[in-house]
Amino acid sequence: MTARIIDGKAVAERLRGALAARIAGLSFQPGLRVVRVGDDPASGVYVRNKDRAAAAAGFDSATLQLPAETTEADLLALVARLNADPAVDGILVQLPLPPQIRQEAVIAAIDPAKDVDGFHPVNAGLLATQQPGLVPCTPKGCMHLLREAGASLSGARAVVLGRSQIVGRPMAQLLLAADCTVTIAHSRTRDLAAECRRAEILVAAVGRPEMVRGDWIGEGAIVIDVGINRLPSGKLAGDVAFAEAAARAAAITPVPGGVGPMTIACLLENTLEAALRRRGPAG
Ligand SMILES: NC(=O)C1=CN([C@@H]2O[C@H](COP(=O)(O)OP(=O)(O)OC[C@H]3O[C@@H](n4cnc5c(N)ncnc54)[C@H](OP(=O)(O)O)[C@@H]3O)[C@@H](O)[C@H]2O)C=CC1
Ligand SMILES: Nc1nc(=O)c2c([nH]1)NC[C@@H]1CN(c3ccc(C(=O)N[C@@H](CCC(=O)O)C(=O)O)cc3)C=[N+]21
Repeated sequence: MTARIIDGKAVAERLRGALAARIAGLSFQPGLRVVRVGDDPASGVYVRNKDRAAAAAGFDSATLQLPAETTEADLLALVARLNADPAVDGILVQLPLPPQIRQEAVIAAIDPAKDVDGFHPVNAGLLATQQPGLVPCTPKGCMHLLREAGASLSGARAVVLGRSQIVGRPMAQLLLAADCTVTIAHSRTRDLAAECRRAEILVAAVGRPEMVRGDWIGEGAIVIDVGINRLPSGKLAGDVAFAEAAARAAAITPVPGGVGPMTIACLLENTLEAALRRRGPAG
């Protein structure tokens, strides 16, 4: 089999276009603030792409850049100001944070109604209990792509490789909510290759370039590659060995151009959703 390539860039463009059309009909601009502490290079591309996409879709968006030596107290004070600012609908604090700042303390300080990353324990709890809340952008984008690929999810065997708070766990929750039979694999899993091979839907989010080899892929599986790994050459690689996997899968996402652009589109989707929930449809 030669896999169909799932074009995340195109799907994200369509989603952003639909958001722009909805925003054009509003009496206000949904406000998004991204807070960046220091200049972790991995965050650079993301922040730049997001700024461009947000402005083009009609959001009132800004990135607040703080120095690397910012204290936790100063960052918490900024979050409190953004929580209180009625023009701000969405707050995203770019991760990772420098070591002097506790990530959990900052996430917990964000108003759950403005937590467009969906990382606050309230939103994680709402997702786990199947109640409406803000859903983490990357897993949400993966679900869009699975639907786009025509995956039939109900009853399907899904394997999520990785159990992080921001990708693996919420991904597993969304697949479960869509009636998949979900396995969560991680660094302590015995015989990862065998677990993956059973998957009809495989989502890889480990952060190890091309760890998933072609013979880990079941014939006809749908493969979503979340990994974004910078190689020494400067090129980006996913967590899946793309060419090998494409020889066996029915459909697969590329890196770049797969999940990454969807994360940004879903961040904008969450910001619009948060704005409408806070302000009501008329604004
Ligand atoms: N496309 C996008 O928009 C985004 C992409 N990413 C990318 O996705 C990838 C994962 O990110 P994230 O979830 O934050 O990463 P984390 O490092 O937080 O989590 C990685 C997970 O993979 C597991 N893991 C690590 N090594 C192995 C191994 N050798 N075998 C099996 N499991 C392993 C870990 O297991 P354990 O829990 O046992 O340690 C952990 O659960 C990265 O490449 C990141 O850059 C991340 C966010 C957004
Ligand atoms: N609070 C927080 N929320 C996040 O969602 C978050 C974060 N912190 N920290 C960093 C990671 C990483 N991440 C990316 C999203 C999109 C691309 C992306 O658009 N990638 C493009 C282009 C990549 C390139 O050209 O370098 C692609 O894959 O095609 C990349 C990386 C969000 N993250």
